[in-house]
Formats: sequence, C-alpha cells, structure tokens
Amino acid sequence: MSTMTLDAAERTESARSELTGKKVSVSQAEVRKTVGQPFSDTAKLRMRDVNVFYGETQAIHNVSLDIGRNEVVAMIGPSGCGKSTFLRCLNRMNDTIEGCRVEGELSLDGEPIYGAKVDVVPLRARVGMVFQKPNPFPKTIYENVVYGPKIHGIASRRADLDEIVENSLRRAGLWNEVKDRLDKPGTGLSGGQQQRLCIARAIAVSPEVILMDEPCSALDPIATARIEELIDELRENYTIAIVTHSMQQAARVSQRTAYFHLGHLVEVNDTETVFTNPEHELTEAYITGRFG
Ligand SMILES: Nc1ncnc2c1ncn2[C@@H]1O[C@H](COP(=O)(O)OP(=O)(O)OP(=O)(O)O)[C@@H](O)[C@H]1O
Repeated sequence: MSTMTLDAAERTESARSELTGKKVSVSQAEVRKTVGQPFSDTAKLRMRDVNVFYGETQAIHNVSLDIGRNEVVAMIGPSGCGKSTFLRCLNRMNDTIEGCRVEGELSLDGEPIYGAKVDVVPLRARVGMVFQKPNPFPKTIYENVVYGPKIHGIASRRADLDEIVENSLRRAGLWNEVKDRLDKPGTGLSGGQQQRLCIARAIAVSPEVILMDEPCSALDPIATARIEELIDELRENYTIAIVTHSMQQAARVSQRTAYFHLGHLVEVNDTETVFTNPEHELTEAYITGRFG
C-alpha cells in the first residue's frame, strides 16, 4: 500500500489491528468515504449521492460514481454489499421491487433517469440488462431476438428483422452456431449459448449501455471465457457495468473497478490499481481474501 489517505488516518487503531489478523470485521463508520477516482471525463451515466432503501432499511449509502463511454466498470464486494441494488438503479429495475426507494441524482447523457416524465420502457431499451441466469423466452431463437425490436417499434418488415437477427447474433458471437436453426427454441441451447442469446436480445434494440449482473455465474469456464471475450468486443460500441463475484473476471474484463462494502462505495479506480495497489484497507482485505 503506497499512500495513506485521510480516510485511512481517520480509522481506528482497533480496525487496523483487526486487519493484521486473518479475518476482518469493520463497522459502518469506517467506510464512509470513497477513495480513488469515481468520476470520468466521458461520463455516459452519472450518479450522485445515491441512497437506496428497502422499506426502512438502507441498502446503498451516498454512492457517487460515473460510468464512462466505452468503458467496462466492474462492481465487486462481499455478498449483500449492494452491487446488484446499485446496478438495478441504472435502468430503474428497482421500480419493480415493492418498497424499494431510490434517492439521489442519476442521469444518462445528462438526462435524469428518475425524471417524472421518463418512460421506463424506452429507458430499459437504452440501458439493457443481462441477468445471472440465462433467461431466454420460451420462443424460437429468431423470436427471442426480434421480440424487443418489434415491441419498441424499431422494425416490423421481415427483411429488417432478418438483418437485426443476423447483426445481433454476430455481435453476440453466436451467429455461426445457430444460423441453421433459428426456428428452434432458444431454451434448447447450451447455458453459454443461451447467455449469448440473451446478450443478442439486449443488443437487438440498439442499447447504449449494457448492465450485466453476474452474467457468467451459471456458466462453465469455457462458456465464461467466451462471454468475457465478448464483453471486451462489445466495449467498442457500448458502455458496460458488470457485477461479478470473480475478482479474476473483474481484472480481465474491466477498465475500472468499484469496490462496495456494506452499501458504501469504498474505492473506485483503474482496475490494475485496485488489484495491485488499493488505496483502502477494506479493498485490500477483500482482494487478499481476508473477508468476503
Ligand atoms: N428485494 C429486496 N427486499 C429487501 N431487501 C433486499 C432486497 N434485495 C436486496 N436486499 C438487501 O439489500 C442489501 C444489498 O443486496 P444486494 O443483492 O444488492 O447485494 P449484492 O452485493 O448484489 O449481493 P450478492 O453478491 O449476494 O448478490 C442486502 O442486505 C439485501 O439483503
């Protein structure tokens, strides 16, 4: 650890001595400041002082973070630290959870995500999502991909839909494997293929941002490697935020990494710095396996 931050200096001696042991326990008071570089000169998504509550319980505390254009930001941290909750704020998926309340400023290209006039349907087309478990619709491969473009009125003519299907499946790295069976059920594909189909489905509506919530946790190492390659290719055209439990995956796919702890954003910086020279002791404790 190279620098001692003001935040670190404020922390108690007892927390320091706990860090020398094998396991670490920390109180909420010790994680109140974010270190590193939460902000980006090329912000696509800008979040300031975000607080999220489930009923009376606060799950996210004053998180401020930018996600830049054409960058992959990985969100890591121990189970229950709020990664998925924060991710779901970015396309208002939390709206679907009863009792969930989001406060703070969140914007996409400078436009408020939570504005009174915002229609969440087009918002979710602009900010697409890929979930932990591949969830193709019980329809053909072709129908899975054209579903979004049809309901969003992006295309209706067969030739246009065919083009969207081919382009989306190519971008998702699946075209060659499925081009001869587009009329077969999406659910008949392997897990890794199904996840790439879900990525194709997200791409088909021309999103600007793709949110991924542990997209490889149900996949084997080969399918995982394929998705990770794909994430790197997709960065050329999209902004990507990915929640992952795998620090190796965060290191492989992201340019910046954000470390969450007990609902606080403790540290965000370029990925190499976070993994080789973290500023915050909590980050170091997590990446060295002392808790999590
Ligand atoms: N629908 C919900 N209702 C009430 N509390 C919730 C709900 N979803 C999450 N929480 C709580 O919010 C906190 C953050 O959970 P969240 O799922 O965002 O964390 P996470 O870091 O993504 O966890 P994991 O890595 O285990 O998926 C936890 O304390 C969790 O119990």
